[in-house]
Amino acid sequence: MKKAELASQFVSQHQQQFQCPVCGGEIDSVVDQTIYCEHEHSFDISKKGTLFMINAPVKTEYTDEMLRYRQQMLTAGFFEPMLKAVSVQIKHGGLVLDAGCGEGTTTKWLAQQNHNDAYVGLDISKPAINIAGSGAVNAPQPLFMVGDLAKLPFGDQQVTTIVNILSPANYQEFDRVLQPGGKLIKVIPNSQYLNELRALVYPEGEHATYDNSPVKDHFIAHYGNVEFTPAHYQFDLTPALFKALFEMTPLTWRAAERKESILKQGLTQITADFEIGVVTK
Ligand SMILES: C[S@@+](CC[C@H](N)C(=O)[O-])C[C@H]1O[C@@H](n2cnc3c(N)ncnc32)[C@H](O)[C@@H]1O
Ligand SMILES: [Zn+2]
Repeated sequence: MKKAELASQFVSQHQQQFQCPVCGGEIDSVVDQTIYCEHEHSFDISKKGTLFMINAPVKTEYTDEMLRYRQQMLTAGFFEPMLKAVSVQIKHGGLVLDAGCGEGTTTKWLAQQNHNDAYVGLDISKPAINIAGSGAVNAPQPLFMVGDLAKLPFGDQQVTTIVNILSPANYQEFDRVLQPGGKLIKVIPNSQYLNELRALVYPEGEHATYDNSPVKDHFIAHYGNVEFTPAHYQFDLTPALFKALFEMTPLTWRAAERKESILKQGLTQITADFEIGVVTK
């Protein structure tokens, strides 16, 4: 089956769980590759099987080029140990939303581990969702959509698990769409995340570590009881992967004029350091 047909089938099967991002109305029908809400707002499924479920496009700091380098780094397995720890937390048998999925490697990886769940990857960046929808389809195909996590195209209490990896969150909206007993799994970078790269970019030592406390404090302030698990490991780099790492993050922008010498210097390993916070609604 073609990607667009798979996506159309996905929406039909989960029609009751979606809602119109324009008016909040129910999804009324899926005809061929177009979705209609009860108030006649319509959304076309692209050839890649992606959806545009947002009022107006939003430009983000991630360029197409950065997203492709990020995809290279992630498909090489940079996030895999962290994703394994996320995967074991997923509540099965329902809809899993990867909120702020970027170029989609995380959503695809999680879907591969859990064939009985339905995966939706949502990101506000159109170039990111374009990349997510490209390439070979490995069943089960996640549904990728351009959308705003502050106005999710899901009805109340329709999502079983929300995964939120290194992305902004909207806890009111997450609470609205999560089923009772549903889970929110939020991955926050910890202080040593990319520290070898930080040391190269900030040779004076400023910002050599990352302070995650504002994000973590906001998370805890909303939910109170959050269970955190650390994921800390080293990932081996080839010169090509080091270049991908350098190019995928806005962190290195301030060292743009030293780029060539930093690339020459290189790194053979990079630290991944995350905290995985889990909340059950
Ligand atoms: C650091 S990236 C992480 C992407 C992916 N989860 C990963 O780990 O590779 C943050 C992502 O959040 C997305 N984002 C920012 N604001 C958003 C919003 N309001 N709704 C949906 N996505 C958003 C950005 O477009 C970007 O892709
Ligand atoms: Zn509508």
